[in-house]
Amino acid sequence: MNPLHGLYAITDNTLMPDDQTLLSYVQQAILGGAHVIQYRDKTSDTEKRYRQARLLNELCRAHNRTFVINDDVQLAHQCGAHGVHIGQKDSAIEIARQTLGANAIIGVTCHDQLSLANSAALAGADYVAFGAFFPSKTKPNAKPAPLSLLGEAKSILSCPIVAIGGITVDNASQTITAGADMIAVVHSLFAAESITQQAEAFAHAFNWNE
Ligand SMILES: Cc1ncc(COP(=O)(O)OP(=O)(O)O)c(N)n1
Ligand SMILES: Cc1ncsc1CCOP(=O)(O)O
Ligand SMILES: [Mg+2]
Repeated sequence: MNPLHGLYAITDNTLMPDDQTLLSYVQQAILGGAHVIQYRDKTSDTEKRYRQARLLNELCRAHNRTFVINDDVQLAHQCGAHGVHIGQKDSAIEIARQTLGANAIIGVTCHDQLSLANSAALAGADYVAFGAFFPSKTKPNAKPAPLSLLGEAKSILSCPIVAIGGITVDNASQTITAGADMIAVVHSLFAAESITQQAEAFAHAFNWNE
């Protein structure tokens, strides 16, 4: 499985409303260089969510890509995903770890709070996510976070750091230079005319920074 670094693609049930679109778009993102895929579905259709999570898990494993489920620890366990991403209002890390095991990948949302990231890391999180760093089309009400937070987090945390929120090909390098190990993207990737080329452009942002 690839390391927790680079482009982190998050699916969207509005941009990808059916199985065929979801699988096609995620495959294009993987072919363009996305390293981590997160299934984020905010509908209540449990049958669809289970079906799609299973399909994405198969696709990601076929391409040796890391696959995590947003919010739902039980779904992550049932579909065989590598792990889960949990927010401050989702399951506790301890429950996720107990359910998914020592080798699972557990990521935690930390908004603009370094203290949340410190607590998450101490509780065994495999990565922490900060944001929103720019205005988000997907979550317009997300609380803004300053880019300086990434450098502060880098100086005290040993786990990978994810930046999220309104990240585009044009502003991605600001988050990487500031300290992000991964950039998590929804709209500017999956609403692009060529998802593969857009993913490649994000991947180049990491090369330019090295
Ligand atoms: C990588 C990553 N970072 C942050 C989030 C946001 O999670 P959360 O705060 O739980 O909000 P929802 O995504 O559940 O609306 C994320 N999903 N992924
Ligand atoms: C889930 C989430 N959490 C903070 S911003 C955001 C949405 C990111 O989507 P986009 O890349 O379209 O801004
Ligand atoms: Mg959540």
